[in-house]
Amino acid sequence: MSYKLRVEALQAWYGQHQVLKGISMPIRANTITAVIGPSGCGKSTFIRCLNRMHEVVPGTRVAGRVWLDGRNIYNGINAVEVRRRVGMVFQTPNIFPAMSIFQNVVAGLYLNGIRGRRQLQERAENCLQQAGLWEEVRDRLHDTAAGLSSGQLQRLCIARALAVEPEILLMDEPCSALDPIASIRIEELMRELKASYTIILVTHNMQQAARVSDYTAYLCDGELVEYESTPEVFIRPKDSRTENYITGRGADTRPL
Ligand SMILES: Nc1ncnc2c1ncn2[C@@H]1O[C@H](COP(=O)(O)OP(=O)(O)OP(=O)(O)O)[C@@H](O)[C@H]1O
Repeated sequence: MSYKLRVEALQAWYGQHQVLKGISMPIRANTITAVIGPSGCGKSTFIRCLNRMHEVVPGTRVAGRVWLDGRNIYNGINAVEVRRRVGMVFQTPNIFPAMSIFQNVVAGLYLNGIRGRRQLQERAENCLQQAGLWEEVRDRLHDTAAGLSSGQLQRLCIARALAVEPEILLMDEPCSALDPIASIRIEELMRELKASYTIILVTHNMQQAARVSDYTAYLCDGELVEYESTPEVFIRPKDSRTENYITGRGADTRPL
């Protein structure tokens, strides 16, 4: 199995505050990697460094290398290309409420200059199908997205992320605003999507990490403590800090 991303000695700062302290991890193509760890340990910062979103915050700095298919995203690829290839889905569905469902899905394509009605329609249908939302919205594509449930909105955000044809999807606690049924639907979707995409999932939900991911990385205070296949991490953690965290003896294991 090939590596899609190789993170090498990654460090990140907000001003003088060093948040990531030298993380190295290779990430295999077509897998789901869960990133877990106590609140504030740097999970979101870590994934934001994988598509150069960290640098949009003023005063931040990154050092190290992130190889995407063998090219360092911090040297020689422009940030716009990186963000197209490495898409992101956030904790709270960030739709454009005044725009229609269709317009939300194709917003990124439109910004990239794609205007052909037929092409946009085909891409919207395809992405809504991949995101498991097509059947629920096909008759109201031109209604505003504001009428959708929170689970549907999150699937709409996934459809929008897929529309620009990324290779990697970064998902930052995508289910934390959803009820259990909507969360399970997103987990099923992740399993389907990994056939075509490489997924990196930040989650506080240990059961979710155990259910859905192939590999789990445990971060603590900006360091990578453990990174193994998910069954290894959950059944035989090597480091006592990992064990304490996943068994709930850590300082911050949030309930389901
Ligand atoms: N925009 C910012 N400016 C300054 N410091 C920040 C900023 N965003 C995050 N930090 C700090 O960086 C550290 C890591 O934050 P980050 O959000 O990456 O952690 P996290 O593990 O994702 O946390 P959580 O689980 O609570 O979402 C924290 O100390 C946080 O306060």
